[in-house]
Amino acid sequence: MSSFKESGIVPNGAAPPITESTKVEGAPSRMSLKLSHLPSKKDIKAPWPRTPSSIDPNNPPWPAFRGYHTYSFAHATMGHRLPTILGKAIDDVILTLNQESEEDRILDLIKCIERMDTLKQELQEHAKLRPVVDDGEADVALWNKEIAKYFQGKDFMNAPWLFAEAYKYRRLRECFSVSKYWQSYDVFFRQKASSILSSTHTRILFCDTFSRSCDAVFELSMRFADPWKHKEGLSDEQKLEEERLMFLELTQICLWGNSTDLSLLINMTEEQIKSLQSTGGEHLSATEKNILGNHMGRLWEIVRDLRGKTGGRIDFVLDNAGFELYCDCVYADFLIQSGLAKQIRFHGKRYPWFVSDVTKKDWNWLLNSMMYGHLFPVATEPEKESLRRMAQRWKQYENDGVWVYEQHPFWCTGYTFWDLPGEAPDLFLHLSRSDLVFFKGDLNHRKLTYDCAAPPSTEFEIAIGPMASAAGAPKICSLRTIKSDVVVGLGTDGDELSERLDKEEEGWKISGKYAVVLVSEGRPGEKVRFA
Ligand SMILES: O=P(O)(O)OC[C@@]1(O)O[C@H](CO)[C@@H](O)[C@@H]1O
Repeated sequence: MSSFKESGIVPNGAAPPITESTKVEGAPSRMSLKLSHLPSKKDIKAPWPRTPSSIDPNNPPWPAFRGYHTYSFAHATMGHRLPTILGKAIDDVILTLNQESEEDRILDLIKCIERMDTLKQELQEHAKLRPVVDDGEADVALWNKEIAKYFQGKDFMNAPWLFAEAYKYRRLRECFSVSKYWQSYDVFFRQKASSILSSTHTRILFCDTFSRSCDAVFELSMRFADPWKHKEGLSDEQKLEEERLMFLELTQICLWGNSTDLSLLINMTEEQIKSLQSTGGEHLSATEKNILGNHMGRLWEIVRDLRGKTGGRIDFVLDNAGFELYCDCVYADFLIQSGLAKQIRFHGKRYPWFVSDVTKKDWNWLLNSMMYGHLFPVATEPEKESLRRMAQRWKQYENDGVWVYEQHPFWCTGYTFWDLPGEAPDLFLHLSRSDLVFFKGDLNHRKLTYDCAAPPSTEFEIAIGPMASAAGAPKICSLRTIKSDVVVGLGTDGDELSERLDKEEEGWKISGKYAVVLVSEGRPGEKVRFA
């Protein structure tokens, strides 16, 4: 293992101090590191993983990903994707501005745009992270405490990627939350939900994943509009097998529903999206080989046993609106109809987050446009009817409290879930009462695993720390298509597999082609205690 001095890095990927001997005439003052300068995966021994007492948001258990790691996805996101996303968000607001007629509202919205411009500039100039303005949101204290304790003097590029990226979305929120008329404005709503009925021009500008997913949407609605029931004449054993197969198929549908994500879709053709979203059985068995860490067998055993045991409450910590949310609901619908679960609690975001994350407005939009909308003018009447019937049933679940939508402020903070028991004890206690918590998508997976360079062979239960080891930790399943650097849970040969993919398939960690379905048994039933 090369020493830190030789490799030019210091622990945890922090920029090395510039000494007299390393100073070069005319060299830029900002030091940038290449990923290849990080220790090789094999060398991640001491001092990693850090001892629990030395872990904090600026010092994850394994080396953090930071924006200044040139050629990393963190760098591409902080340096290129986020400014592009902000630029598109500004275009969206300008479109709204041009449709506004009231002077007060126009002036107020212009101020929002000015704040967005400032944020974009700060991002591009790698400005220091300032405290969040007190805009009345429930999370202000959580944000400012974290900034004061761990990120004083840090900027967009040298703070850990996860925190810096989340901070950008919080600052974007602030651009509107301090306004008079535009507090609930969602700059991403058009992207998430704009109707296929909008003009072609608008549709090209603001691709709408739900309407573009037309084929897959109807394939599912035509199959699942009728309440699910067993075929006639099956023995108990055959019934259980039928249920198991359906469960596994829908688990994969729910999983791969995550492979389309607006922030990555910018340049995809409709054909490419369709192939990602295909729900055909044949396609699913082919894609199972792309699930690199696969605990689906364990997952089925957990769910199978719920019915007899506790009455079955399952939680979904949601990821993306539109097509992914629709797949989540189809899955949740089956869990209720089959009697495997009695209640599903969905956890969404309080405000627009990472472009496509589900807010309450997106949730309502999905159910209401399935019920009353005209999203698919070319669809047949039976197809439209199948959507309406599903929406009707889902709304009934909501009315009856069988489905519950929640939005705790903690989900929109920069903390990882290692800090969930400490920073949101009420939420931890609440989750501890669930029989199984699904975490959907890449961002939730990053937060579960502290978004750091743990070796791919690291066991999931080790990688998620207190969410597995704390007393009362619920059973957890991460359904995630791999779209960023952190990869764990690949088994004992995981490091070799990852190295081979690094050589053979550049970009395999961000393509969404591969996935993991990882389960943690937790410590359910134990009394939750807070220090
Ligand atoms: O959470 P999701 O929707 O599955 O993915 C979110 C994502 O596209 O955006 C983040 C980077 O901006 C990454 O976590 C990931 O690549």
